Order: sequence, then C-alpha cells, then structure tokens
Amino acid sequence: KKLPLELQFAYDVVVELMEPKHHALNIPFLEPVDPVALQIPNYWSVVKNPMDLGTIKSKLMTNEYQNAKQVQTDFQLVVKNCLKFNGPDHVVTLQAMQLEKLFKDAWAK
Ligand SMILES: Cc1ccc(Nc2c(-c3ccc(O)cc3)nc3c(C)cccn23)cc1
Repeated sequence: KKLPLELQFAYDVVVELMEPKHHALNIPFLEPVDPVALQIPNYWSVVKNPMDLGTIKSKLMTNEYQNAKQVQTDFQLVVKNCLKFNGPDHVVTLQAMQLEKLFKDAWAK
C-alpha cells in the first residue's frame, strides 16, 4: 500500500470500525444510506452530503485524501448526517454515537 503513514493509520482505524465484531454498531454505516430500501425518500432533502464508512475506505484506497484530518472530517459527517436525519433519541443515532467513541479511542492510539 502506497499510503503515507498518517493515511495508513486512518485506513486501519476505518477498517477496524467496519469489522464484523462491531456489527452491532456499524451496520447502518457500512454503505451509503439507501433511502429506497429504508423508505425514507426525504433523505436527500435533509442530508446534503451523504457519507459512510465504505465510501471513506474507498476514498482512502483511491488517494482522494491528502491528510488524516480530511478522513476525520468525513467520519464526523457520517455521525452528523445520522443525528440530523434520525434525531438524538433514535437507536441508529445511539449506534453512531457509540461508533464515534470507538473512532476517537482508536484515533488517539
Ligand atoms: C423510517 C426510518 C427512520 C429512520 C431510519 N434510519 C436508519 C438509518 C440511517 C442511517 C444513517 C442516516 O444518516 C440516516 C438513516 N439506517 C437504518 C438502518 C440500517 C435500519 C433502520 C433504520 N435506519 C430509517 C427509516
């Protein structure tokens, strides 16, 4: 892998969060939200910049990030979108919050 060291670290964190062992938390965030499958056609009018862990991983593999900060920003977008659409008390938002804690802990290693 030809990623610079800081992006390699970011890649390893994202891959870790996507692992099956965290599936109780990561399932809603592994791939782009599918508003048709979820029957939420208003999603695109509420969330202007959709983002998910799979897209972040793909962007890392296609060198679309210049630095790790941009990866962190995309991860925060996943959480922000979820909070905006689902609201603070939705189960999926609670999952996003717990995933965010995992991310922060892994990021601080
Ligand atoms: C009627 C309704 C209400 C809420 C939801 N939210 C939701 C989301 C979601 C994730 C991120 C995001 O930015 C927006 C939505 N993912 C899910 C999943 C995987 C199962 C069930 C609900 N889910 C779905 C349908």
